[in-house]
Amino acid sequence: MFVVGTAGHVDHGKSTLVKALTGIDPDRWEEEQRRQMTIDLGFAWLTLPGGRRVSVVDVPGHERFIKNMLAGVGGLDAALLIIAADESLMPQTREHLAILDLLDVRHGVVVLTKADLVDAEWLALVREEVTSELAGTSLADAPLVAVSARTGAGLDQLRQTLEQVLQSLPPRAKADGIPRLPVDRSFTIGGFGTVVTGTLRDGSLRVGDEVVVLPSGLTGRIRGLQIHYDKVEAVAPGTRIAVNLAGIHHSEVKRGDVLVPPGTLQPTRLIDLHLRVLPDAPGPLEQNCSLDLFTGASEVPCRLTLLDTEQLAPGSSGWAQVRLEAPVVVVRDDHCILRIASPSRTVAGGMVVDPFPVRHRRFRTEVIAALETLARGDPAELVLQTLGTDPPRPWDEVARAVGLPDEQMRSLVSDLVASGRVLTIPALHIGEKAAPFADVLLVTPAGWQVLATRLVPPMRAYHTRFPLRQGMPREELRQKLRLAPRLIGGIVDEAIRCQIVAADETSVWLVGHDPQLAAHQQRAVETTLAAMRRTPYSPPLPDLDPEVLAWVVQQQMLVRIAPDLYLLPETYAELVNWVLTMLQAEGSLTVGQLRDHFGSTRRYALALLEHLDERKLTRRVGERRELA
Ligand SMILES: Nc1nc2c(ncn2[C@@H]2O[C@H](COP(=O)(O)OP(=O)(O)OP(=O)(O)O)[C@@H](O)[C@H]2O)c(=O)[nH]1
Repeated sequence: MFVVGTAGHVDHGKSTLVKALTGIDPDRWEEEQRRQMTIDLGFAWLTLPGGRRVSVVDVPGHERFIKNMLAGVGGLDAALLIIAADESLMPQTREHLAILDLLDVRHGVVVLTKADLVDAEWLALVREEVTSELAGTSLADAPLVAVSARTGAGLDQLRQTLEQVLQSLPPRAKADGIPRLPVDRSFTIGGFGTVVTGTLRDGSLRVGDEVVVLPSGLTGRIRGLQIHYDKVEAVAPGTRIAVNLAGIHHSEVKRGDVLVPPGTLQPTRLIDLHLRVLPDAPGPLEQNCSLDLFTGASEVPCRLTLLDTEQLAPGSSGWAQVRLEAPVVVVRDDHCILRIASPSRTVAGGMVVDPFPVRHRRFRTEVIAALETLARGDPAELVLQTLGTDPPRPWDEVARAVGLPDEQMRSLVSDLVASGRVLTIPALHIGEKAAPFADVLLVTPAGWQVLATRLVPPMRAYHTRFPLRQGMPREELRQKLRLAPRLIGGIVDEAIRCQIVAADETSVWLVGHDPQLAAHQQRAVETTLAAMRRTPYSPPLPDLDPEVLAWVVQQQMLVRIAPDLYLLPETYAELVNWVLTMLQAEGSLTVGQLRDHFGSTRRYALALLEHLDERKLTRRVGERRELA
């Protein structure tokens, strides 16, 4: 199945030719038929002599309806550039040709219509003029055929020529990609509900598939599929289709929306483009100028950030970032058209290089270098480029940024991992259910090095500030590194594997960090412990700096039984042992008995028993303790 679109100046005979070729009047609306003028897109189809089936999109030629024309020329395999022989090239012939060139439509036939109105000499002149106009455009090699829709002359030759052109088309790219349907019409048919039409790009759809309408995010299901009024179960990319949708009202989906399977493409408001300004643009494109961007079947106002120049002169090209007023759905290598509103003119075309860029600073050589690599487009390079030296990024986010389908991404990443150019790190799920593969983070060795280097200074600073603490709390480290919660676990694990850090459940420390007391602290500890040994059952409160005290407890040189009460470990063991033995023998025990037996104080005896209650070794029954 092929999709061919018409192009050409108003009244040059596009609709008449489509009707002559297909037997279908593409001017559907009463107003179009009355005024003999195409206002909106028309659709027809034919089978060529060799059996090829072709959908035809007929576009309006009048300058006022150029927006409708642009909604119809996405995803064309070939164009029929239609030029009335009696008038030859006219303004919209040139504009449509420029648009086809900017969209990189490289295949087509130039049809000189109304040949019955001119003589052979005139026709030869027109041929010459048209050929020279085509030179240097994407249609420079397109064959020319003269026809008359009125007499039928030349129509057979046109069919044959079209057949030859379609025969020579290269295989369609990205047939295994993510399917998307830019919607060019949405209406309702009694008894069926919502129907949308468009040219399917990149992948396939089946009856029963779930779909999401972007940018709104509404979901529905494909109830039926049709190609030229024939019901089908599945459709291949590059086909004009009508989709009957369940679960979505026709007012909820409009021209410019895009249908995709759930969890695949996302809308974007920021795009990196390689721009080409038309040689006959009325002036240069200035930094931050306002334009209208057309892509798929959508039209959105935008502003342009020129990344490597102050202005782009007519005929020149360069890098730009567009900020869109509303989200669009694009993938890498998509083409778009840029127009100025007044005077209403097509001024430039762009190719999408990065559909999910960060905001760039202007005049950065590294930004331009990255865009150039992206434009060259080797998928492995793309993944590496996208990862750059960033901290680990979730798999699905990278897949989306490079626009590769899961399957391809999976094999690509396993190659990159095998050759050591990418590291994978498992992520921790926090909150919502993760998308497929989202549990794996990707990072380049260089990106890992950057992160590992960033990991060290905050930890070193922490060790300097708290030399006696074993490690830095994980959460504090995460915040210092500004990492998402789900990243920290995998990153610490990888850092442990690389022997940069060691960690327990709550804290992380640099390998080699060994908390040791300074000499004066050591002396203070010895003095304190000696004093406590003198009255071990009611020892004085340790007179130590809180950090030193925490270290002493961590080293198990003291046991903390209440927020400010401590016992020597041997005393603690003796007391616990006595309590448990007593309870086994006697069944119960009071605070007073414990105090009196050891000549302790009520404060210590009570604290110890409460501590044992907390450890679930004892329990309190009235004024007595029993075994828990
Ligand atoms: N003599 C002659 N007249 C033609 C021929 N083809 C089209 N016409 C006439 O030219 C006029 C315009 O034709 P259309 O097919 O409506 O032109 P169009 O390019 O589709 O116009 P828009 O879609 O509005 O841009 C009509 O009156 C046709 O009858 C032809 O081969 N010979």
